[in-house]
Amino acid sequence: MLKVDKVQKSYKKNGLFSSERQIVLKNVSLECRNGECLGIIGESGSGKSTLGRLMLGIEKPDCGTVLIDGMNVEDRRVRLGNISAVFQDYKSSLNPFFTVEEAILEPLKIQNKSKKENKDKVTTLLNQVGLPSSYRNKYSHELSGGEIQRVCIARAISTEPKCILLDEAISSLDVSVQIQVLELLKDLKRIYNMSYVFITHDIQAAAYICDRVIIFKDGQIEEIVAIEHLKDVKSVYARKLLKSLITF
Ligand SMILES: Nc1ncnc2c1ncn2[C@@H]1O[C@H](COP(=O)(O)OP(=O)(O)OP(=O)(O)O)[C@@H](O)[C@H]1O
Repeated sequence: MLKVDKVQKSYKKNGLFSSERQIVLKNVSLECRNGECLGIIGESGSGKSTLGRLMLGIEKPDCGTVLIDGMNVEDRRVRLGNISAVFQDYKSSLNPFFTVEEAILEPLKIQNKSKKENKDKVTTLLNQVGLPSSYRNKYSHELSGGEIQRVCIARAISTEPKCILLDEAISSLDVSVQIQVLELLKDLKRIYNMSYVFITHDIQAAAYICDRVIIFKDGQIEEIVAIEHLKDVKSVYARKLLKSLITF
């Protein structure tokens, strides 16, 4: 479904005029299958979010390709409606001048549906993410963090994409709210048969929602493991990382 094929990405080191480059992703290949939740775990700076941005088509790889059902995400028409994202920083994810309804409707506008259809869709989406329909007229400053993240999720699923990239999407929420949002994500995945790419530092959350996990190190895949075999990771790095991430 979502296929990353031999992707490399580098950035200019030390500012605009430097000719030196830092290679952030090195020959990364992976596949997120239909209906799968694929976790990506790695230390800070290992390149997880960069990989996420390439998957979304926000940035281009130096070489290699990212494909959704065989089509390159660099083409705007391929990514629109097929892949969406929910990020950690929910406070800046919503335009403060938009009502909840306007925020959810924004990605839906590309579908050229009637006003009535869009309104009904917003009602359904609010219902599905566990918010009352009356919230459609609220602004983001009137909502809690968990509620904003629910609106972001409603927005992300509005076009019924094949895949959602969740980049530390629950990390800024209180633990009790994290669990509720994880449960919501699980339910929605089943309803819409979507795939998730779940970038996280939170091994417990990954264990709860992911089917497979990629251990990422220095811009490369260190190991891919099915969630039920997480305790049996082979590489020394993966063992060390998991040990450092497990806090209980
Ligand atoms: N736009 C950019 N320009 C220059 N360097 C960048 C850019 N984006 C990321 N980097 C660098 O690429 C490396 C990987 O960053 P990235 O944010 O992808 O890591 P990460 O694993 O997601 O980290 P974290 O878990 O802390 O979010 C870092 O050294 C970072 O400084």
